[in-house]
Amino acid sequence: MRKQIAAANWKMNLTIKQGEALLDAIIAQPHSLGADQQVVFAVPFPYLAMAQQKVEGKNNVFIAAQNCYSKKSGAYTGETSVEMLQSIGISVVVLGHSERREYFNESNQLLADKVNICLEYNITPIFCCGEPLDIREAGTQNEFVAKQLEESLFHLSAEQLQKVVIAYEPIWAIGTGKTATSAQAQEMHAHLRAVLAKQYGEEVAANTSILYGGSVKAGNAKEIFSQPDVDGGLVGGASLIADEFVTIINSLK
Ligand SMILES: O=C(CO)COP(=O)(O)O
Repeated sequence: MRKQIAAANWKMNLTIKQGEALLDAIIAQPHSLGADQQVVFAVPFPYLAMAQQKVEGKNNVFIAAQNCYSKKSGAYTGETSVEMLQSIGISVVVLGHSERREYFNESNQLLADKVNICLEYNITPIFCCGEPLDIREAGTQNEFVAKQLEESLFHLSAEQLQKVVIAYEPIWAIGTGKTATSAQAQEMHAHLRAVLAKQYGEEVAANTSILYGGSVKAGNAKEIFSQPDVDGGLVGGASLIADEFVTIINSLK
């Protein structure tokens, strides 16, 4: 069975004190995570070690980096390798967030390289995809998002692909308060699963977790997560508020 995942993306927010307090408040809540449910916190780099220590020994709770570099090591000032992440116990990395694609020019090819190095080090990539507003308005979002998957993931073997989590985040819904309707989310998720099935077969497609991201909050999480092809969410703003994110975790199916 594919995993149902509530993933927090703190982006570039919070001081370490605020981050610690937020994690403490969320972890203190009694969650009864099922074997197929996971919680992920993608925190800023300087907080990874602190966060990792806090969740040590907690079942199905993981700390993620928000990015990594595509090279193993070397003279790449300011970058972070997957080996470094692995060496502090990190096993999940968010890749290809639309903010990184837009502000840091991350291309599908660069992301293919980043996916490769993550898998080489047994790190789970949460691979983000999603269309901007003009593509949605032109009605070509299905082709646009399929291409992101094809160019960054479809060189992988079926065995490798099964280690990747996909997050569909329509750019027009990120931080705008404008959520895709649950029907829009389901439609795209079903499309992505069909694209995966065509390339890798039904079983691989059925086993791949596809998260929805874009203005998920306590008030809409249950409705969105209840869609058959939506396997949880990647949450920005609402993940910075303990009560909101706890409700989102409890909305996993
Ligand atoms: O980009 C997102 C998560 O990665 C979504 O952000 P918001 O939940 O703030 O819309």
